[in-house]
Amino acid sequence: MFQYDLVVVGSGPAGRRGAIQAAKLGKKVLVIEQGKRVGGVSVHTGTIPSKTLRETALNLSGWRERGFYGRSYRVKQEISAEDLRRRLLITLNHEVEVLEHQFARNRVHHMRGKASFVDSTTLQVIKDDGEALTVNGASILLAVGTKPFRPDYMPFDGKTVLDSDELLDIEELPRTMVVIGAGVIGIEYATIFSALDTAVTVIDPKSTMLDFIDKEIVEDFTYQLRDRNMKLLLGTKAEKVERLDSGKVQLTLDNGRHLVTDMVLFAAGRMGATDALNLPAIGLEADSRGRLKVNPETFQTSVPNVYAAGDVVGFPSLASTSMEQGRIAARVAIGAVAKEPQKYFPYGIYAVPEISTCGLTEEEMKERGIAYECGIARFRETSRGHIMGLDTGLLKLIFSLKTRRLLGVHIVGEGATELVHIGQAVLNLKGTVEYFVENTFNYPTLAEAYKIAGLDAWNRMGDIKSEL
Ligand SMILES: Cc1cc2nc3c(=O)[nH]c(=O)nc-3n(C[C@H](O)[C@H](O)[C@H](O)COP(=O)(O)OP(=O)(O)OC[C@H]3O[C@@H](n4cnc5c(N)ncnc54)[C@H](O)[C@@H]3O)c2cc1C
Ligand SMILES: NC(=O)c1ccc[n+]([C@@H]2O[C@H](COP(=O)([O-])OP(=O)(O)OC[C@H]3O[C@@H](n4cnc5c(N)ncnc54)[C@H](O)[C@@H]3O)[C@@H](O)[C@H]2O)c1
Repeated sequence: MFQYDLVVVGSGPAGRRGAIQAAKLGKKVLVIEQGKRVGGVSVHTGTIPSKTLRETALNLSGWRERGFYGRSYRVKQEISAEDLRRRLLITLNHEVEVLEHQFARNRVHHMRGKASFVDSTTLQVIKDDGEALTVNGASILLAVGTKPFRPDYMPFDGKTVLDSDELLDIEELPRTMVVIGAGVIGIEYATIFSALDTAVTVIDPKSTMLDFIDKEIVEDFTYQLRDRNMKLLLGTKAEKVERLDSGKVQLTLDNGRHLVTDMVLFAAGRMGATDALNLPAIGLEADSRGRLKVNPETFQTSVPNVYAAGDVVGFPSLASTSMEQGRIAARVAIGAVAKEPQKYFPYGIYAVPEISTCGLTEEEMKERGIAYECGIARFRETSRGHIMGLDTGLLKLIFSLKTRRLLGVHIVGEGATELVHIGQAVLNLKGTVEYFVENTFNYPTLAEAYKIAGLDAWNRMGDIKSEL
């Protein structure tokens, strides 16, 4: 039997960070991955493919230049599914190569196969050819991630009714598309396809969307989507989804309306990939969505030497936070000191346009009874915005009136997912509105919006020096 200090199941962001962290501290580490190549959902079907697809769509459609040249401007007139896939394969190959090299130079072993528990320190690994091996780990880190939620009532066929994994293999770009689920995945893909001129309708049983984002930002975002003719049918349920002889799909909604479309993307959440792990063998149980419960500081499950990190432990289910969780879990597992992650992490939604946020929303400020002031800047007020032809884009800062500290940064528009880190740094370093007022920003940049929003709030908050 193979013997290791740490055995990691899954090679996504949580697994790979955990494995490399333990190896850096001189431990013998094995990663077991059932997929053909290492990288997890993040590299093969989630983060990287969707963001590559977005970038390709924006480049080929000339989206970023339309502010100058009009809505009919295109870099490539006929964009095919093959155009989108070509760039995807190149990016994924690079990602996998980098990861394999990281494993090799850090002496992390990796084995291809499906892992399941024999007991709390022993895993059985079934390889593709059916061969079964057993491996032993003093500690085990479960970083198995999630898979798309695929209810029986949805007639998936991988061509016209698909989940977000299957969307990456489509042969033709649809002219019309219905997206079921206005969560992050649904909204990202809906807006990417809309940028490619697919007529998109989004439906969701909830009457609101992206509830964890500041309401003013969601309102601005929603206005932009409707302005380009996307249909948002919120508070609406698809009661029946059926394939028609014509090759199209018909949806019957709960209000009696029918929609006929070329393609349906079902993006209504994901399930923890725990079903194959034989958890009963170690007395562990997953919840109804396949997720595992852990101590949020140590990522330890109720079995002391078994840890879980990443999407399998639930919110926030991001590649970025999964990496941190994996690193912390591995440190605890091998007895190294581990600090809790920073309280405020950024959330980036790579829709078209991007949304990014860090800290408290205005709604949360009200709920907590914190007296506050907001500062707003629109990208069209910045010189960089003029140069880029932007007529949309909004940055909102929220400050405590008592401490003058920045407590929330919320952005919708070009570059939001990069820009947010300035606000995140100020927030986590406990900076105040004076940071934005007193510091000089590069000019012309979109980051100048921080200065404008800071001054906007400061003008209403009064000068601290005169109050002292
Ligand atoms: C469409 C989409 C877009 C996304 N976009 C973003 C984004 O822009 N930014 C962001 O931060 N996050 C994004 N995410 C979320 C991000 O992909 C996840 O948070 C991240 O992949 C979770 O990492 P993980 O380590 O938990 O596991 P995963 O990346 O889910 O990997 C788990 C791995 O474990 C393997 N595995 C499972 N069971 C076994 C077993 N029994 N034996 C062996 N191997 C096993 C699986 O094959 C898989 O490779 C997106 C997700 C999706 C689906
Ligand atoms: N940019 C990013 O960081 C990013 C991108 C994509 C995904 N992710 C992560 O992936 C996870 C999964 O995303 P998601 O969008 O699939 O899930 P989600 O849970 O965020 O959203 C699911 C949506 O589907 C709706 N829904 C639920 N059940 C339904 C049903 N039976 N029929 C119709 N609609 C239904 C819900 O009302 C909700 O709006 C998220 O937690 C997210 O953190 C992150």
